[in-house]
Amino acid sequence: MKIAVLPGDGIGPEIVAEAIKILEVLRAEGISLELDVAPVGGAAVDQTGDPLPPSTLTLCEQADAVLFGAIGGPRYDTLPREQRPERGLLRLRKAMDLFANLRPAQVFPELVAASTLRPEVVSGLDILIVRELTGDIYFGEPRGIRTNGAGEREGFNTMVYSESEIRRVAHWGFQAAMRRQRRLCSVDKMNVLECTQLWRDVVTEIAPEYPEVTLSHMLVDNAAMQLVRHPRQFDVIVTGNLFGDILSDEASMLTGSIGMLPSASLNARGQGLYEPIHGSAPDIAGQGKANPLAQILSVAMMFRYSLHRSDLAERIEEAVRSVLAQGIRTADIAQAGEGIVSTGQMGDAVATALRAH
Ligand SMILES: NC(=O)c1ccc[n+]([C@@H]2O[C@H](COP(=O)([O-])OP(=O)(O)OC[C@H]3O[C@@H](n4cnc5c(N)ncnc54)[C@H](O)[C@@H]3O)[C@@H](O)[C@H]2O)c1
Ligand SMILES: CC(C)[C@H](C(=O)O)[C@@H](O)C(=O)O
Ligand SMILES: [Mg+2]
Repeated sequence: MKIAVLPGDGIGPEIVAEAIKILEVLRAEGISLELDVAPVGGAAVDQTGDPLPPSTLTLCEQADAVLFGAIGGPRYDTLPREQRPERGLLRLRKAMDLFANLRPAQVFPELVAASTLRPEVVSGLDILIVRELTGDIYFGEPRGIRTNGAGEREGFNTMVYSESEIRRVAHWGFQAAMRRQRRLCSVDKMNVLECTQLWRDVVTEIAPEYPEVTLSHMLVDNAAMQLVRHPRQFDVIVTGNLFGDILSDEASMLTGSIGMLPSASLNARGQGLYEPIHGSAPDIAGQGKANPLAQILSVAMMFRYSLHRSDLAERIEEAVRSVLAQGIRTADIAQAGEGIVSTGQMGDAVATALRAH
């Protein structure tokens, strides 16, 4: 199994190092894993001037899966847009056609107390956000900053979805719901935006193909509110790129920390890119404070979706569970009075638990 490893910037390399400890445990058991590390984001800009060098893209295209850390940082925010770290990630998602982004928000029982919501609201929570990842206002043209007729600058972007783009990710949402509680909530803003009126129309059109799934629709502002009011009403949420980006950060806090949420970004060929949903966290980079569990849980998703080893995915998730049950906490998930471990200690603890299971 060939894995392209792209650590990136900020806490990216720190948490990827912990994910590699997990892969090393499995390698020691005889599982054949080839890891090829390549630069992306700001690290690649520093080396080559390009946030996604051609050699990195080729490596990813030829791999069975991509393990991605995080990219970005204030140092790069004033560069021309094409040279910014974020463009490297967006170009990689687009080039590999990774349109289906799965972001599961599950609350580990041991972390119910770490949630910002009351235990009775989040206990047992298990939501899957299916975020469209290669369309929407992220990629729509025209875009830019121009001078308007009044001689002042105006910024503009284009929210655009073709029906085929909506259809393929909606199928993903319905099929995921079939494997779960069979409830799909499609989130849009059809009361204002034509683009998302089409979204609602297309999702509604394909619903008859899934008679066992209960489909509902919700406007995104209400969805943001409902996620903190009564999150367990949701099973699978399917939504566009921008709304999915925002709602998944919100949903992460229900689980205790953004440092807990992994993701899988999949194309129709079964290739996948696996990354935490959070960013490079410049405020804590280099301090050993980052929670590596989102990255480690992304490794579990990689075994489930691209490497066809659900057994290994479950073992990794079980190892995380057992570490949390032992009370081992990084700062972001610790309660007052609980001891705090470093990024490296958390990774070591999961590796030890994995060896034992
Ligand atoms: N996929 C990605 O690589 C990705 C995702 C989001 C943001 N970004 C980039 O990251 C940079 C910083 O963005 P931001 O600050 O808005 O978002 P962020 O997700 O990096 O950080 C937000 C907050 O969450 C905390 N946090 C994030 N991950 C954590 C972890 N694993 N453990 C503990 N705490 C964690 C950070 O310390 C920070 O306080 C920007 O350049 C942005 O473009 C990259
Ligand atoms: C860094 C940025 C381009 C990215 C996004 O908006 O998709 C990030 O926020 C994410 O959630 O993966
Ligand atoms: Mg985001």
